[in-house]
Amino acid sequence: MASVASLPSLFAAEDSTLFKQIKMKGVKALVDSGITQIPDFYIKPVEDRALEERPLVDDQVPVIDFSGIYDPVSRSRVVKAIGDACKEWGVFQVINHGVPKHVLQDMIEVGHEFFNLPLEDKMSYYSDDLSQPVRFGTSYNPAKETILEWRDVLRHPGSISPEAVQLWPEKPESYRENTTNYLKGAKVFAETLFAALSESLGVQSDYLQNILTEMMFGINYYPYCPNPDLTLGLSAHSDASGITILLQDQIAGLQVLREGRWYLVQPRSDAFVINVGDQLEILSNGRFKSVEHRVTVNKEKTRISIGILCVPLGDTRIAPISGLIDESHPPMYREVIFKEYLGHYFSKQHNRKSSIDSVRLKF
Ligand SMILES: O=C(O)CCC(=O)C(=O)O
Ligand SMILES: [Fe+2]
Repeated sequence: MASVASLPSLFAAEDSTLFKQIKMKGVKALVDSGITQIPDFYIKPVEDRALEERPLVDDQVPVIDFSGIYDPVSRSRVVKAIGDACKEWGVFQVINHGVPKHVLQDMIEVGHEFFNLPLEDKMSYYSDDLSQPVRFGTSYNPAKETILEWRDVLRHPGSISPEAVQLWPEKPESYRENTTNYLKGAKVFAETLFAALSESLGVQSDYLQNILTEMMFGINYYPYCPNPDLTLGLSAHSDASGITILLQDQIAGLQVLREGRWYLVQPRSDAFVINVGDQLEILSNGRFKSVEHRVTVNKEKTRISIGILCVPLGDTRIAPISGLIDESHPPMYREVIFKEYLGHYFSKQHNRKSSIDSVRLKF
C-alpha cells in the first residue's frame, strides 16, 4: 500500500492529522507538496476502480448538431435526436450550441488560474458544508468520506445578477468577466435546450424552463496523479440536477455507464456534454434516465471541467409530470421537495444512483 512517510513540509510528518489537513487544503496542495505515491485514503476498493473494465475508446455517446434547432424544417429531427439520447444514454454531446469557442477557452483558462492561486486565497472560500452557496472544497463530501476523491472544486451560484456576482471570487482578475460571459452564453443555450426537451416529452415548450430556474456553477480540478489506476477523480454517481451542462477540457476522463458498460465521453473542445440529472428522470417518469458517470485521473496531466447544474428552487415539488402518467405508465417515483432530495444527496458519499432509488416507488 502507498505510504505518506516522505511528505515534505506543507504536510509535516509530525502532523498526525494528514487526512484532516488534506480534507481542507485539497488534493492540489498534496500534489504540490511533491508526493510520489498517493496516500492510502485515496485508494479505492478494487471493484470501484476503472482499471478492470477499460471503457471503449470509440466515441459512441451521441453527438447532436444543435444548429438545426432554429430551422422549422430540421427542428423536429434535432428534438427527436435529443429525446432518443435522453432515453437511451442519459447523456449526449452538443455541437454548434452557439457559445463562441473563445468564451469556452477563456473559461477553462481562468479556471486553471483560480486553482493556481496561493492556497490562502482559495481557503477564504473554504467550507465542508455542501449546502454553502459559495465554496472551495475538495473531494466530494469529505465530512462523510473515508476514501477521498482526487478532485478540488469551486462552486457558486450561476446567476449573473450584480448581487450574485459580487459573491464570486475576486481573483484572478478576469474571473468575474470570463465567468459572466460563459454563463450568459450557456443560459441562452440552456433555454433553447429546455424547450427542445419539453417538446420531446410532449409538454408545453416552457415547461422545464419554469421548473429549472436556477443554475449552480462549478469548476472541477483534477490534478495529475502518481497512481491514477488506484483512485478516481469522482466515483460513480448521477447528478442531483435536472440537467447538467458540462464543458470538459482536452484531457479524457469522463466515463458514462450504459447497460453495464463504461464508455468514454470523448473530449471535444467545441462541445457541451449534457447529462440528464435525477430531477429530470423523476419529472419524465423514468422516460429519460439520469446517467451514472465517473471521472478517471491522469498521470501527467491536470484535467479541468466546468459544470452548470440546472436545478429548481429548493421548495419546488418534483413529481412525474401528470401527462406522462396513464394506466400503462403508472408513477414510478414519489413526489419530493427538491431541498429534501438534496438533503439526502448531500448526506453521504457518492453512491451511484442511491438518492433516486430512495424515491422510486416499488411495485
Ligand atoms: O469532470 C467531469 O467531467 C464530470 C464532473 C461531474 O460529474 C460533476 O461535477 O458532477
Ligand atoms: Fe456529475
